[in-house]
Amino acid sequence: MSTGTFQVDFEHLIRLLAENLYSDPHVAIRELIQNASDSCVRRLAQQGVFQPAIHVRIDPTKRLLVVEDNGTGMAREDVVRYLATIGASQTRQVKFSTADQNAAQMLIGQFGIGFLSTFVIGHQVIVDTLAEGSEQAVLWRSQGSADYSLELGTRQQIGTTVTIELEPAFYNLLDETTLRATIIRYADFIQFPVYLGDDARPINRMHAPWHLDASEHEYIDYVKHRYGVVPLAVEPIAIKQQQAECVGILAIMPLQANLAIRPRSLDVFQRRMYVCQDLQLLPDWATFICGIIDAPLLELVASREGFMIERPNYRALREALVEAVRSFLIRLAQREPATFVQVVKQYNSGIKQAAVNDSQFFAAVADLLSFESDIGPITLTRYLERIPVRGADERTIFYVLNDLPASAQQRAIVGARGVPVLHINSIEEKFLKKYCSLRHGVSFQPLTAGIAELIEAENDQQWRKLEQHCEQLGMQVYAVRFEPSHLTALAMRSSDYKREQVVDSLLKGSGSLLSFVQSVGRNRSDDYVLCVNTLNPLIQQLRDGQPNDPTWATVVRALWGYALLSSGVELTPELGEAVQKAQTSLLELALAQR
Ligand SMILES: Nc1ncnc2c1ncn2[C@@H]1O[C@H](COP(=O)(O)OP(=O)(O)OP(=O)(O)O)[C@@H](O)[C@H]1O
Repeated sequence: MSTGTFQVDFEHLIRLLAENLYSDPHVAIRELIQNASDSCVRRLAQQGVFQPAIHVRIDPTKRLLVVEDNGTGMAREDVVRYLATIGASQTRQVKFSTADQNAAQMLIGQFGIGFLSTFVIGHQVIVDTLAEGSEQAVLWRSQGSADYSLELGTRQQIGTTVTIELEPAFYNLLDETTLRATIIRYADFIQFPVYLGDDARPINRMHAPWHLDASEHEYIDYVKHRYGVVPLAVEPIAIKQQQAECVGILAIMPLQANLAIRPRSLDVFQRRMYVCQDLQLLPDWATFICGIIDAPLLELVASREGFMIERPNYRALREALVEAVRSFLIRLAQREPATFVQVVKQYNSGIKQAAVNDSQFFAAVADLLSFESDIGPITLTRYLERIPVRGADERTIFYVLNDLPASAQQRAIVGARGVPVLHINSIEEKFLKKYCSLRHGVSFQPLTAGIAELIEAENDQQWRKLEQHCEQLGMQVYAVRFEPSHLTALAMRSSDYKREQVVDSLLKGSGSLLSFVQSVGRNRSDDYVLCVNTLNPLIQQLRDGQPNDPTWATVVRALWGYALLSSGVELTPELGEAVQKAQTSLLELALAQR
């Protein structure tokens, strides 16, 4: 037997790690500021009071990027043991061994690999560092190969200076605007001042609004500062449960801004350092909400560009956020109804979808949301107050879906009863379904089907004769009664029309039946029946007329054609021809009588 040792192509491995671990090369800036911040936290913990500061400088002529801190610095053995050992992290050690809970919570580093990212952007990295108690600074130099050099450093003050000789591909970091934006993106909330170049003022805010116990107004200001748009509403959140913890802010942005800010996006920080934009923590239905949070318990992937989403902490936070979003919306609806109405105006479907998905939210807002209708926007409560109650305390909400054409006659019939028709989309139809399932005696019907509830079968026997005469002409005609009386007739698909059912439904006052006119206006069919309105004087004349008179047959046929056309039925060629014949005969008749 023989044993062996892995051989490592170190340089290749480093490049591989550096280039494949990080999707965004700019994270090197984040890692350097994070290391600087961690070393300041450690120094604060060790030494108590001092003025931590982080400086970022560029030297465009020499193509250098420099990050400097006045934290702990590193002694020679620290450089070897931690900086130059991939996977070793003094920060991690301190985090888990210190009695200073404050410091432990502020330390960010843990994996011991972040420094590798400097080799994504630079071909040579130089670290000049002086530790407390060391007499001489140490200078470490590496080109990302297996070898590095150590020599005497030049630093006089405690702390560390990291200098990166940039690769040409990253010369854009020498542009101050890009660099500034990158630093602010990641390190805006880092609690120590970060200075760019010779600026006297730090470029980071150092604190998020939630660190400052900010007022609602200040939260709004912050969101405006971050996204450049004033939010419609904001809600500070603070979740502290066993597995789920976060502080931050939820916001509803105006619709036009929501196009730029991705729906359901959460900018997630951890220990004040920006990690990523998460699109899964907020509930699926909260498409009109975004937010910014700091979530200390989420487990990071090694590149720090995202979280382990299968871990219990992630799931727990997601659940806690459902509750937070729900409370936000309920509070908004209750305390700021005017703002809520604004939000609903802009995110009508989103809010209704949210209500369909979340029963508690639904219960809180169901009576506040309005729907488009013939008479303008109306809430369901107002709608129900307006419409007639049928037997057994039952009421029906009529609607047309996606403005599918309901016939003029159908609209006139509901209009005559003073029943408005809602114009809804498919999400609103689901909302209505939920609404009706929770309210006793309330049902909903598409107008085409529900119209049957407003038609009464005519039981007077004298009308049966008219029906029989029409049958002899090859037409199925039923005598029914409906308002408005000026409407002469209504076409219905014969397979849908069942006299017993009409009668039945009227007797019981039930809304259960009757999909019978459902397809009028949508389907092709040459098999329609004519429902003539017995309240109409012309129809009454017809009843009393002479069926053997050719004029009588012509008028009935024309009536039938008129009813079909105004029902919106798509005519088959045969039907079209028949309708045209009927109209022509009527015209001939009219002209002949002049
Ligand atoms: N500016 C600095 N001042 C003092 N020590 C530093 C500095 N930069 C790096 N170090 C030391 O080098 C170690 C390794 O740094 P590196 O950035 O690779 O990992 P980390 O910050 O510990 O963890 P992570 O990979 O999670 O960022 C640190 O733990 C720290 O001990």
